[in-house]
Amino acid sequence: MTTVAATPPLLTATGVTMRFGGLTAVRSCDLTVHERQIVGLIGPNGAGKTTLFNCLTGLYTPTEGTVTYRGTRLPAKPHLVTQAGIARTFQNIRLFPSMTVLENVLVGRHTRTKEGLFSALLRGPGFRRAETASTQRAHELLDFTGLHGKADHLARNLPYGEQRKLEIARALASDPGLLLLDEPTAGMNPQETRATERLVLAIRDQGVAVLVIEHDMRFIFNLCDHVAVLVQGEKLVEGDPRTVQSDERVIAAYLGTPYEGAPGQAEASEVEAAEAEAAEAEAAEENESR
Ligand SMILES: Nc1ncnc2c1ncn2[C@@H]1O[C@H](COP(=O)(O)OP(=O)(O)OP(=O)(O)O)[C@@H](O)[C@H]1O
Repeated sequence: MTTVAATPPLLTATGVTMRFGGLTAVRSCDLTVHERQIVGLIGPNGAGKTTLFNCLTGLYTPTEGTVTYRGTRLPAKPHLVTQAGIARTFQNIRLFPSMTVLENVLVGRHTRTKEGLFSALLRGPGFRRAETASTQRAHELLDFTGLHGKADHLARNLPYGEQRKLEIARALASDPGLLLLDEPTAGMNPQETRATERLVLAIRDQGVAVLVIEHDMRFIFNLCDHVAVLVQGEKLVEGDPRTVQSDERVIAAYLGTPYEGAPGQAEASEVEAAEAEAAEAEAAEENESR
């Protein structure tokens, strides 16, 4: 495990808030991922995890707050965020189903190739050199993710677990310093999940930090150096897996038992008090009319 303070911060989110009309999906969230760390982001359904990912990767412009990567503020433009060094996968697989496995990885490579459209059209020597290097790197990534021998298969013909691997290979093709994985083991069987754990560790061993949303707690607590818990858009707790695992607020959030100071609890108490007052008033009215 990597201790939090041991490596410099890579990604820093400060006071990130995301509102959709009257709904605050993420509220004043601070999050830091350090170099070579594996950080888990957990929380019940609808807690705001994917919304926060979308704020970190430029898909959404946060209503408030900032996101920096290696000390530079990130623009809210996904392709510029990828260029800066952050890659991601999505909760629902987003491959190009009619393209081959190799072509899918090459698409992920384009942010790292400097040859412009003109050079590509002319297919000059610069373009051919870049193309050869990209193809070589794509094959390396297929080997690395366990898709050796699948380069010419159509993406849609891969079994589900391999499609997930391909998404990761494509994300790695942009040579990121930080990889964001949104529920990488969703729908996987236990063997595939264990293989994904090994892959995430191997990715970190290559020097890439990982921020992962996952509902599989065994995956999170086996793998992560640091875990942050979101509940109703707010960061409830963060720390090392052992601390988070035994925190009564986290247990309550998952089991649905309210605890002192829980997000939304003040509002719930107000509603309860108003309901009690209304019931009392109704009873008093009934007594008077008798
Ligand atoms: N584009 C949007 N417009 C309006 N509301 C949204 C939008 N995206 C998310 N929400 C709402 O924001 C809240 C947080 O959703 P989000 O998908 O971020 O949660 P999550 O923690 O990723 O949930 P899950 O674990 O189920 O994927 C939910 O109430 C959701 O309905």
